[in-house]
Amino acid sequence: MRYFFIVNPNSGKKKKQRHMIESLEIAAVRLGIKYEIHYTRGTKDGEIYVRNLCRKYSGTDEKLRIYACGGDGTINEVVNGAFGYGNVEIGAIPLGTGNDYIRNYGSAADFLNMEKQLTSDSVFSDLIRYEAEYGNVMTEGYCVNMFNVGFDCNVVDMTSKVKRIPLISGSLAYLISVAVILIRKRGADLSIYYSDGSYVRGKILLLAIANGCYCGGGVKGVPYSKTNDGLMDVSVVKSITRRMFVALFPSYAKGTHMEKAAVRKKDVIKYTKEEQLIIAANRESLRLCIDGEITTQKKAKFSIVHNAFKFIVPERSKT
Ligand SMILES: Nc1ncnc2c1ncn2[C@@H]1O[C@H](COP(=O)(O)OP(=O)(O)OP(=O)(O)O)[C@@H](O)[C@H]1O
Repeated sequence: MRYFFIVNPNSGKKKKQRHMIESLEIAAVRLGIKYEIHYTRGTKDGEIYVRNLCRKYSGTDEKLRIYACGGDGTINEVVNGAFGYGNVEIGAIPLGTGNDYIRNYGSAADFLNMEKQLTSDSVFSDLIRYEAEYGNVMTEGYCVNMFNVGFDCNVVDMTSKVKRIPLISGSLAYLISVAVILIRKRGADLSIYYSDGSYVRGKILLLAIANGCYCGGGVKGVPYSKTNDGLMDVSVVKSITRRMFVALFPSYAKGTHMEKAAVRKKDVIKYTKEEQLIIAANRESLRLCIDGEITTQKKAKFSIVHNAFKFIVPERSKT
C-alpha cells in the first residue's frame, strides 16, 4: 500500500495544517508507514497530480490511498483525478472552511485522527456526473457533495469574499453572507427538467442537486441525501417571501424544514430523488456551484454514478 497526501495550502488555517502534518508524522512512525506529500500550486493541480499518480500505478499490484487535505474543493479534485482507478481509496482530512462532505460520515475530530485515517476501512460512495455548456465551452466532471444554484451559490460567492476580511472566521463569514444575500434576495431564473417529463420553470430561490446532505459549513439543506443510494436528491425552494425564508432558515440549517407544516401546506419545496436531471438558464447564463467552486453555464445535464469510488471512513471515537 502507498500513501499520498494532497495538501491545498490555500485552504483553511495554516496552524491547523501544520498540526495535521505533525500528527501524520507521529502516526506514520508509530505504524511504520511511509508517505508522500504534494502541496498543490493552484486550481486543478491536485487533479492533474492525482491522475498522473493513478496512471503510474495502474496495471500494477500496488494499492493507493490518496488523502485530500483541504475542503470539498480539494476532495473534488482528488476524486476527479482518481476516477476510474479501482486500486485507489480516497481519504479526506478536513482542513477547509466548510468541510461539508465528511459531515455525512462523522465528526471532524475523527477525520483529523491520523492514526485512524491510516488504518480504517473505506466504503463505496456515489458521484454525480455533469456535462455543462456555456457558449462553445463544454465542461464535464464529477461532483462529490453538492451542486447549488441561486441563494446557496450566491452565499458561497459572498462568503469567499467576506472571509478574506481579518478576524472574520468561516462560520461568521457564512452568516454575514446569508444576511447580505437575503437582503438582496437573489435567487435564479431557470428551467429544471425531470426524467418523468415534469418540469419547474421560472424564478426560484435555490436549487440543490446533492449526493451529501450539507452545504455552507453544516447547513443540512438536503436532509434525506445518502451518499450511496444510487440517487441524487434534488431540492427546489421556490421563490418565497423574505419573511417566510427568515422564519424557515433555522430549520433549513438543521435539516428539519421538510417537516414544517408551512412548507408542506404551501408547497414551497419540491424535493425528489433522481437518477438524471437537466437544467437550463432562462436568461443568458446561470451560476452553478460545484462542490463550492462557482462556474457559469447555460445548460447542464446530471447523472448519478453509483458506487463510483471508495472513501476512507475513520472509525468512530468511543466517547
Ligand atoms: N496553491 C493553491 N493556491 C490557490 N488555490 C488553490 C491552491 N491549491 C488548490 N487551490 C484551489 O483552492 C480551492 C478551494 O479549496 P477547498 O475547497 O479545498 O478549500 P475551502 O474553500 O477552504 O474549503 P470548503 O470548500 O470546504 O469550504 C480549490 O478550488 C482548489 O482548486
